Amino acid sequence: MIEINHLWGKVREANPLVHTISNLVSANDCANLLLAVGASPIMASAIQEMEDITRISQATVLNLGTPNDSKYATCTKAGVYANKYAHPVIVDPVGIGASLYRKEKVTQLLKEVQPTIIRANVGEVQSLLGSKSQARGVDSFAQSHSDDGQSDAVVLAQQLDCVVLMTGKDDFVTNGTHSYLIEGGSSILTKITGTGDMLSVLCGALSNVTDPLTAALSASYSWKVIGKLVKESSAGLGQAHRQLFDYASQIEQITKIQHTVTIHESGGRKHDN
Ligand SMILES: Nc1ncnc2c1ncn2[C@@H]1O[C@H](COP(=O)(O)OP(=O)(O)OP(=O)(O)O)[C@@H](O)[C@H]1O
Ligand SMILES: Cc1ncsc1CCO
Repeated sequence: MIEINHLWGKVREANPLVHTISNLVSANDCANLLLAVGASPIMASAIQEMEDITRISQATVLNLGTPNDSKYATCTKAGVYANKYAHPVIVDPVGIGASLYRKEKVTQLLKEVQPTIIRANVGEVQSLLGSKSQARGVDSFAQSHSDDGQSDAVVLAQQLDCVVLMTGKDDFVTNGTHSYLIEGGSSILTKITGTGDMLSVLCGALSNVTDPLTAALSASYSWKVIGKLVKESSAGLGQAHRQLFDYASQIEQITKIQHTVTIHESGGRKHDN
């Protein structure tokens, strides 16, 4: 059993600087979430400073939402330096299936940058793989079957030699060999924009204190637990949005307690955390 609360304790102790190239929609939420869990955010965007910023950071999150040529160039440079300095790179290919432009640019970026973790919804995983595209803008599709896209995620992890965290009603985490299903949480997270982006920065914070598979699994579990707690205690979406940060600031205590969110080894037995 992974002691997820201990990992969050390590994050607070290490206070990693997480360089996040975010998007125009969720930048502020991503920065505040990193602070809430005890990491430090830096959101740089000028290509000229990518080497310096990457050198002083402990993890890099490349969120490819609200893209343009300059952003892709900046993300590629940050990713290349993160690989050079051997620190984790989280790639969030926001809405990759929404346009041919994104598809070509993200494909090119992934030829130059070795990702550590790809965090994407089902449609984005399938677009990355070039299989049946289910993208509709930047958001998750409602999943009719909980195993949707799982084999695609496994192939993607094998092809890119990284961990894939595929989100939706159930999350699926795989390194191409070992796979896990994380069940539970609340669909309220789909009513607040950028909750996938926020999960990606949690992966960045955790990947500094543990291996990529454990980081993705722990981030997925923790965010689903927070989604569930927020659903149970908020009166509406405004309050729910704020409560994401309130619960995140107590993440060690929250993940110490047993919740209805479960982790199953794919094809294996159920773990209660
Ligand atoms: N139907 C659902 N029920 C419960 N949780 C869900 C559901 N759909 C998504 N989630 C959760 O919402 C969070 C964000 O995942 P989602 O797949 O919506 O990301 P996304 O589409 O990239 O989001 P965004 O573009 O808003 O950042 C994850 O923690 C995921 O587990
Ligand atoms: C709504 C939206 N549009 C571009 S990025 C974003 C936030 C979810 O990634």
